[in-house]
Amino acid sequence: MRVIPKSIATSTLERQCVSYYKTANIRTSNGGIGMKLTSSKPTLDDNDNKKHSKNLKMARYTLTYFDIRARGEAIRLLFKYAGVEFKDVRIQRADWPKIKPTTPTGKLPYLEVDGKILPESGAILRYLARQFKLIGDNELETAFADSVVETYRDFKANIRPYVHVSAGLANGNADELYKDVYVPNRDIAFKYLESVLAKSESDFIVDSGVTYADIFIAEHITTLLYLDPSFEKALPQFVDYQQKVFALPQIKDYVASRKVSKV
Ligand SMILES: N[C@@H](CCC(=O)N[C@@H](CS)C(=O)NCC(=O)O)C(=O)O
Repeated sequence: MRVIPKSIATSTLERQCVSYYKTANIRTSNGGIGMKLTSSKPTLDDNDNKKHSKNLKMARYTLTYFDIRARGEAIRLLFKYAGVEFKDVRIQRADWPKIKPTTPTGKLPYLEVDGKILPESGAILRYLARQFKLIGDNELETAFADSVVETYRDFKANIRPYVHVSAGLANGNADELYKDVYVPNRDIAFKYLESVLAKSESDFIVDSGVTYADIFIAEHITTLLYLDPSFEKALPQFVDYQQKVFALPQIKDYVASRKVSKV
């Protein structure tokens, strides 16, 4: 019998991402946050654009999320990759019922920038990816990175029944869900990713090099490595891929020293 990994939701904090609190949604009371961005297209590795980089570094971003990786960590990684400072507000579970009604959608994460509040992790990711030039070299590459991320999001949604049962949030047979739901979806998703990487001229999803899609997927592979005892054996090339992304000098140290969170 397959041994279920020690529950992936070892703490109630880690459960927050897959549970839905019943508190009613009420409009935000959050205020503005400071400096205006002067450019939507900073180049962080180009001397001619040091000015933009400086402005971005000075812009005050606040990311509000729970004290877990889940939907927040790829966003944190984009900031780290770009070397752009941000306030990393981590809500503790005990405080959430009180805070929830003050948030725009009753959900986390949301990003505050330039006095505006931007909910939705996907929109935040794409916004920052555009800001930090992590969207490939042309519009087709951008669309392709988006496309791969959407496919990956579907995979995440498809395996949710297994994740919920495995995390003790729903009743069900974890072994059956693993076999009948998780593994088939994993294999379809990663077969597709394998073909994408095989066709790429770089080690990453698009030909021109790393994009936010790589960071998003490498980040989630961390969760799969906790969730799926056979991942490493079944898909060693994706452990290598994750390591390649995590070895990027901009994020290497952060990944090595960040707080452990199973989801
Ligand atoms: N579509 C939203 C979903 C946000 C979401 O479901 N957030 C979860 C945490 S991962 C949450 O806020 N749960 C607490 C609650 O629903 O009260 C996004 O991607 O940002």
